[in-house]
Amino acid sequence: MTQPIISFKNFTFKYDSQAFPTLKNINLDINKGEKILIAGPSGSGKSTIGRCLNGLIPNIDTGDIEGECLVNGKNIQDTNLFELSFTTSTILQDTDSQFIGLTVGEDIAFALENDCKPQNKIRQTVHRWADELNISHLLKQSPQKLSGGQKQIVALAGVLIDESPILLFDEPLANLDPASGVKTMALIDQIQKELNATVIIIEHRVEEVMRQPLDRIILINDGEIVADKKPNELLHENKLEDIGVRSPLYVKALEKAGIDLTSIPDLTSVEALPNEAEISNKLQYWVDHSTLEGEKEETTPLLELKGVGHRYNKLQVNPLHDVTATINNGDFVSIVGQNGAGKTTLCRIICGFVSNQGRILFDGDDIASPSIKERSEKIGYVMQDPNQMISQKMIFDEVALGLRLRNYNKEQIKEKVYHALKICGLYPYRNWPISALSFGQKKRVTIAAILVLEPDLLILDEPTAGQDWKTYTKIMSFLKQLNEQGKTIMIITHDMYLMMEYTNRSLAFADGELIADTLPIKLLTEKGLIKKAALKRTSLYDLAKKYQLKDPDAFVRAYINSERNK
Ligand SMILES: Nc1ncnc2c1ncn2[C@@H]1O[C@H](COP(=O)(O)OP(=O)(O)OP(=O)(O)O)[C@@H](O)[C@H]1O
Ligand SMILES: Nc1ncnc2c1ncn2[C@@H]1O[C@H](COP(=O)(O)OP(=O)(O)OP(=O)(O)O)[C@@H](O)[C@H]1O
Repeated sequence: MTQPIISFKNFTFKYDSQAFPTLKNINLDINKGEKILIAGPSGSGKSTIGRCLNGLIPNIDTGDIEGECLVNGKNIQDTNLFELSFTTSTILQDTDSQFIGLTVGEDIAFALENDCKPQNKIRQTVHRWADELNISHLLKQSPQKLSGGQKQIVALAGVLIDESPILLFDEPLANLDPASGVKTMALIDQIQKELNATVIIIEHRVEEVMRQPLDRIILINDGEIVADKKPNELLHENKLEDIGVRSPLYVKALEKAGIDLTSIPDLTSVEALPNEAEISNKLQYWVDHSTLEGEKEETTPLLELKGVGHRYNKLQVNPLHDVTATINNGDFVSIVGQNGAGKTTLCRIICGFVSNQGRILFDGDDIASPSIKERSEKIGYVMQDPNQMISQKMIFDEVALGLRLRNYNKEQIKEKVYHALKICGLYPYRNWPISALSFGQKKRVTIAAILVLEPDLLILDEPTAGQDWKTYTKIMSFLKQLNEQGKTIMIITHDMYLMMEYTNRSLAFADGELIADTLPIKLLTEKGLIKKAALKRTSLYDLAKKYQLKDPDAFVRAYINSERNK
């Protein structure tokens, strides 16, 4: 038998700043050429496992180790970061901390320069990958100035190019538009086959990762391995959601329609499901007996955008321009579309962080005159990258900051902060320093810090990216509740299901333009729009098509309705 390329034996790890171990008695062997998904709730220790593989533990993140972890035959306690960099290539969850080059091109080339490859070979390889990933036009740009999704793709290029035996992807899909997500998974698969690399993917979006074959899924909960199984086996057990991991939508739909999952041999994709009339009949029966909700009525305008746009610099290709739309009081609007299309820029304009070529009215008044601080009383903005928002050391202080600036008294502050922390699942950590939180947990701190201020208009830039299923549901239910109480919410998201279940209207962007302002479900009925805005239909639609249901959109709406009314 061949030696596993990664081997954890009775491995326990405690960060120096923690009282208890984060990883507990991990026993895990991964063979050369395997493709593994690590999933589990936020804060369960997934990234910590990743940090052992790339040497950040114990070289940078120090702590106590019991047992052993061997990577490519070497004990991580006896290996330095530089040595491990030839074995493990990593895309970090926090891509900002990963960029080294002054330009995107330099950054992608870095790994090859490190390996002392000749210049012309480096240039050729960089261009090949930039072409493949549609980022050639960004090669001369500074990585810091890219959109969230563009950063993710550049980081991905850096890993794919590296040809290391172990490729580690920590939430590679978190900021990608749906079409890029599909493409990324296919590319990872292709690279793995070309290089016979060992691929480890840490992701909350299990369904998306499963679009390509996987050897095993490892589920982590509270620092322990709770399952190590083939995807099909795990789906048949149907216990993913018990530990806060979202099950594929099509599997949940089959269940809702009363179909016995154990009777289906292969659950790993819609294509693999059997072509049986009985399944089709049960699904159709289920739609026919579902009620469909009506559309939300229009109310008075809250935010009127008139010819809004911004150009960062003269070289910018397709800057955001001429956005005209009206957001009404009580709307729950999703802002969707291609990476780099200008979604975040729109929100920055609304908040007054960058200049505007057009006009914006808020409640009928031009918002050009009030200061950013005055605007922030009415408009709350949760940014995409939590590290750009956090200014305090302790969690409580970060969430309390806005209330303190607004002169609330101590008791009121405590009550409001605790309430917001509970909603965001952070109450147990209320006295912790922010530095000891996982990325997903940090993101929730920034959401809590805005929720606590109860603004009239709440703008959230991908609040659920990188969140586990339980937290996702908690955050979204709370936003829904706020919306039902009359708050207007705008949410940037790449999650097509979120868009359909929670929002009543969608603005779709591509290449700096607003290309659609419509009902979420309608957005996904037009092929042209889907392609242009880099969207994707959910697997619910694919399921309805496969079983030739009369009206696939009605099936999707019926599913969403049943979830809304749960
Ligand atoms: N640098 C650190 N110092 C101290 N403790 C840490 C550090 N990083 C993580 N932890 C602890 O380890 C736990 C697990 O963190 P990890 O980043 O491995 O979680 P995760 O499963 O990847 O979560 P997420 O899905 O939210 O990214 C955290 O809740 C925290 O208690
Ligand atoms: N500070 C900046 N300087 C120069 N160009 C920038 C800056 N910030 C963003 N851009 C560019 O503006 C365009 C729009 O970026 P924006 O962040 O608004 O996109 P987005 O639609 O939110 O993308 P994503 O879905 O990837 O988050 C991108 O091409 C990006 O490279």
